[in-house]
Amino acid sequence: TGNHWGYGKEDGPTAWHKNYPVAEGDRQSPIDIIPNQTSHDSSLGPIVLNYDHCTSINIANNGHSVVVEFEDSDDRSVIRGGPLDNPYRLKQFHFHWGGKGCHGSEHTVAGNSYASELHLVHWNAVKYKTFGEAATAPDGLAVLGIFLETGDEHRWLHMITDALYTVKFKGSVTDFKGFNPKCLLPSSLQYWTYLGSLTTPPLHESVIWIVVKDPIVVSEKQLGKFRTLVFTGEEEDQRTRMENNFRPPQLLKGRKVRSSN
Ligand SMILES: COc1ccc([C@H]2OC(=S)NC2=O)c(OC)c1
Ligand SMILES: [Zn+2]
Repeated sequence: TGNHWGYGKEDGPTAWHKNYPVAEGDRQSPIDIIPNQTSHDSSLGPIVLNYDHCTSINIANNGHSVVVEFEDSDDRSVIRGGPLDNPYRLKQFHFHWGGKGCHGSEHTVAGNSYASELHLVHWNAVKYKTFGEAATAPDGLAVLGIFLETGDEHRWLHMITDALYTVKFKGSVTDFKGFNPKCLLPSSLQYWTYLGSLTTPPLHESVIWIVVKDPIVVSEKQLGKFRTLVFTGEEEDQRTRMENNFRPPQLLKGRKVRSSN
């Protein structure tokens, strides 16, 4: 189809600008975060997550990643504080990861990438009526980015990885109730924040990024289960392993990255 995009040689990040010229815009994501070039801002308060009444609905393979969707018809699960002027509603979370033995985070830290990156996507329901409207507004979205590194097994990630076999193919969706993503966060929520964009087409420049400094630790075995997913649909004869679904760092173009204390 016309706007088909992916992570391959022909349809990958270097080609996205052809159908999505904003790919070469002034506030694109991800970026390389250089800690000693960030500005510490003591006015940046802590991030507050109210996820206690969050309602996960399903887990799906959208042909680009594995996504867990949440009920977002009210403020039952929100993020607030930090750089945010309003509470932002949790809409979904998903991951980006590399191939076996390769790293696949989107943001990098002083040129170093992590094995994977979790994105918790929230939208400003105070100012905008729908996620779609918020996704095109400069202060419409807030994405919490969490790095994953490999080491010991993560005690709760099995709840996600045990469900991955049910969403192997693009377009598959299965019920996924009662999951609270708070269990996927590191103990410290110290963060960097900057103004950026969605990291896949349509690449809207609508994201207030909050990138948590400390990674969580997951096992290579757990990460390997993400690579059992495929980009392609069950009906297609091709089975293209879902891996390296990350966009590389983009130019900072004069933006400031602030650091919480
Ligand atoms: C809920 O809708 C979404 C969520 C995330 C993205 C991408 O942007 C970032 S951040 N990660 C991505 O994969 C998106 O792109 C169209 C749409
Ligand atoms: Zn993402």
